[in-house]
Amino acid sequence: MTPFTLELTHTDGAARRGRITTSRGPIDTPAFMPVGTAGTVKAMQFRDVKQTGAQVVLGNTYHLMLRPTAERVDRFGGLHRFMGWDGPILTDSGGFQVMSLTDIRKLTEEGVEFASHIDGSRHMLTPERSIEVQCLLHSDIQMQLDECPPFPIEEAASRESMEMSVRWAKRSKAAFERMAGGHQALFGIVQGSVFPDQRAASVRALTDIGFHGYSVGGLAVGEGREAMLRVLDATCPLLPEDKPHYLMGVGKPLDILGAVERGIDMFDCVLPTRAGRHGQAWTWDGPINLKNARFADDEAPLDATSDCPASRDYSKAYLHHLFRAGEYLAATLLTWHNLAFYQALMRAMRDAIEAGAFAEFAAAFRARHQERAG
Ligand SMILES: CNc1nc2c(CCNC[C@]34C[C@H]5C[C@H](C[C@H](C5)C3)C4)c3nc(N)[nH]c(=O)c3cc2[nH]1
Repeated sequence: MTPFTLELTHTDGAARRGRITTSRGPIDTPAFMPVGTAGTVKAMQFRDVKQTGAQVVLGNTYHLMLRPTAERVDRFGGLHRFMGWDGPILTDSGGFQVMSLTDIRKLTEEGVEFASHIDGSRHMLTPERSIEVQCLLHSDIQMQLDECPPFPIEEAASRESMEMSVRWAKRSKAAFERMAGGHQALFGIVQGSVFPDQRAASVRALTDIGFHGYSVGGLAVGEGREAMLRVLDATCPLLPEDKPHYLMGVGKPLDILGAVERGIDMFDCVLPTRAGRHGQAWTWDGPINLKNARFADDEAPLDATSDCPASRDYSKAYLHHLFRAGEYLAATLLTWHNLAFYQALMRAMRDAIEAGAFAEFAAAFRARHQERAG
């Protein structure tokens, strides 16, 4: 069994360059993890996802437990074989989606009871059931069941929520130790909203329980970049430095830059894939919307420095045409481009940390990358 370990090879300030060893291959950090929803990175084939440089993808516990059910995926040999991805898979615990996708639900100490948004059938997601589902999916990196509080939230309510997530962390770990194989990893999720003392209490409690990695949850829920970065300032220095730090649901390139600066190693976000399907291309100069008429005669590629076919082989005029014509190929090409750009950004940050030049890289990127919607 290859144990799940992080080797830190370089640091530059609080930024870290490392390599996570998993039983299904390495993950170079800082890493961006493309999001698979119901067993696919939408509009992409996994061999092309791998070609962009991605080494780990997200599976989707909530969707897959409802359809085709985790038990069926297990009978097919797990998510890797089912969806054709042989690298490491990370899964979330499903609670975040229950709270964001369903409106008929009851949250108790036991767990969260909800009605499927697909067929209305009733389900109970407990820490134990969430770990069971993630094991049935053969997930390599699993998340505790937690509660992601809304923003804003009263300080007292935030503390109660954080303390329940700590109790669920204990139950998740006990279930994981009963059900998971020796090569899988379980991450705790730090909560506490925007209150530094609650964040510190959550880190202390999770560190005492002991996890293979630590996620920072409860962010990218509308608090804004400055508030998010302030929470990271208060939280990241307290995280075990020899374990991976995963910032959930983040984010735009400038969010990721600020988080790497503060010691985050892993990221997931639907932005590059979802924006790609809607015509928004992310580039070193910032985002542009290819449906805009100004690209109708633009024969230049999206990114001349990219070796991704979507940038290398096509003009912006052609991509503009595909979106205007509603062609399926538009979504595939732009998703491909955005994922390739995110991987190029992560690679550039890893190289900058290795060279001890991360501050210079960050300053140059901030000078060039204009976030106004183009
Ligand atoms: C966007 N902001 C944000 N996300 C967040 C997530 C989900 C991370 N992405 C996984 C996910 C979520 C959906 C969409 C895809 C596939 C699958 C279902 C797994 C990514 C979070 N997940 C958990 N367990 N806890 C959080 O506090 C949290 C906070 C977030 N803040």
